[in-house]
Amino acid sequence: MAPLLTMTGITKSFPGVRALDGVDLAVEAGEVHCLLGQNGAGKSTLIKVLAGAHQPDEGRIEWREEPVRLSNPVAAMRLGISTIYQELDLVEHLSVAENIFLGHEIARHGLVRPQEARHRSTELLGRLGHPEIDPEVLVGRLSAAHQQVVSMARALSHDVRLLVMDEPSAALDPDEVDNLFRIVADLTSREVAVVYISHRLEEIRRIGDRVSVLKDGRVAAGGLAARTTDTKQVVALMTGREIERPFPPRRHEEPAPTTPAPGSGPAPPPTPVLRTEGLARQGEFSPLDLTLHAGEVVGLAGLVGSGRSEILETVYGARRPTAGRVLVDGRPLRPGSVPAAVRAGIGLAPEERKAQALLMLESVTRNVSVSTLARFATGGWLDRTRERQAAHAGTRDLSLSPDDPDRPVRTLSGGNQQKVVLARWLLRECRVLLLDEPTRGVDVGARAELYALVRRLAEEGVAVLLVSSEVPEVLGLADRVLVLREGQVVHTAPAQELDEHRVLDLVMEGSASC
Ligand SMILES: Nc1ncnc2c1ncn2[C@@H]1O[C@H](COP(=O)(O)OP(=O)(O)OP(=O)(O)O)[C@@H](O)[C@H]1O
Repeated sequence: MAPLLTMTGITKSFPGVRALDGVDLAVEAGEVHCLLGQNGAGKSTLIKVLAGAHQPDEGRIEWREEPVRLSNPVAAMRLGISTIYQELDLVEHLSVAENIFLGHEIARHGLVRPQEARHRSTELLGRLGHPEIDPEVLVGRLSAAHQQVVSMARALSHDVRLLVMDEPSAALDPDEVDNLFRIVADLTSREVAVVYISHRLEEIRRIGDRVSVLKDGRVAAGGLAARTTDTKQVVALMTGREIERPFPPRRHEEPAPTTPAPGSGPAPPPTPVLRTEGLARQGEFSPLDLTLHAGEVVGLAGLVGSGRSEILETVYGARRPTAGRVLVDGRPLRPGSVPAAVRAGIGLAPEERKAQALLMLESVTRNVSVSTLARFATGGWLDRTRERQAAHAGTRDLSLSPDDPDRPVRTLSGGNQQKVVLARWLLRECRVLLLDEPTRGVDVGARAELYALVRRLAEEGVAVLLVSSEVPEVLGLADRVLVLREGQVVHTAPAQELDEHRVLDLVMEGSASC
């Protein structure tokens, strides 16, 4: 079959980086073509060329075997190419319907017809399995998952022939991922082609037809059959090395007991580094008694909205509890005070890294060192060499690419930005580290490095509280798992006593009826 799209010899450079170096890609109608590669490999740049958002320096693009120039997003849209980006480009203060038809408003005789736009939006949202989303509500009031549905509705509001999705499943719960895959299957059955980017390799086999692997701006392998390609082989193509086991072994299952002094009877249990007593926020999570010992990794598993991120933010002081308290080393913290939490040695790597954590115009070094600057000051002067060396050591551990501490963070790929946030908290040498979705957008090689680092920190005595939507990650990394449903802990067990199915059953129980 003749390809729908052929890209040949696509090259694109930014100052100091050749993001694409002679990329060839062919996509057929009705297929799901997965695009894999490490952070910074060039995936987003390639799809921006395809969307008309970047102009290639060299190369040729054919659409149904005819040469085309995608000189702007409208040109791409006219051919039927729609893109859903990693960072959704919705306008929060406009309604759902306004967002869906933004830029191609439904008009007759020059008059915009909002009623028809609302009607068509309802139809599209229904087709996407979400008839409950109100076309008149402001987009800023929707959950991340619903915002993504709106993005998808916008993409489908055109006559789409090729849909590009950049990590669409990253913020979704398992049942929403199933819905996403159902939509993809429906599109491909109507001969729409889908280019699908994901760092979750198990997804590729579920929905992919073919896989192309990018490495350092080049195609390391093109058009492999998705269902028969071995994951190990793909990882080796992406990273240039084999990753035998992603999760490092646990050193211990229980916190180390203290040695009793001779004749003193049984030892008192070690004081937990972190304790919450009846900690609660009305409408978000019910009273929580949690203990976290030095060297322990505790995972919180639950759906979006189960209260998992709110718990981390309340422990960190960014939200004020409506009841209960947080104690570090047995001493209560001032409620709702981030400075108090930070002074006590608590650090939070938040989920929304762009909005909450990054100084986009500043360098990698400053972003990493920002919360530890005092450490690099001597006599009122900032020792920039020491600051730079410390930041560089942290980011090198996570294989930042490009490995350049002076680069502005805004020029890094999404996954590399995430590594910068993590490096910041690792540099702070926290006693309690709160990690919210630490591997979102992070590639498979860097994930393994991050897991090893978390385990190493735990062995050095750091207590880690981890939130992740990826159940295998919680089970692989945590010693103990708390399963949350609707703001309540419904189950607690050592990670080794649980498996993925059991956790999914526990988090989803009853949610089907909602
Ligand atoms: N506007 C820009 N200015 C400078 N460099 C850029 C710009 N956009 C991308 N780059 C660089 O181009 C390279 C490819 O980045 P790209 O975003 O395409 O990677 P990616 O494969 O999508 O990564 P990720 O999985 O992290 O999203 C990276 O080295 C990145 O730092």
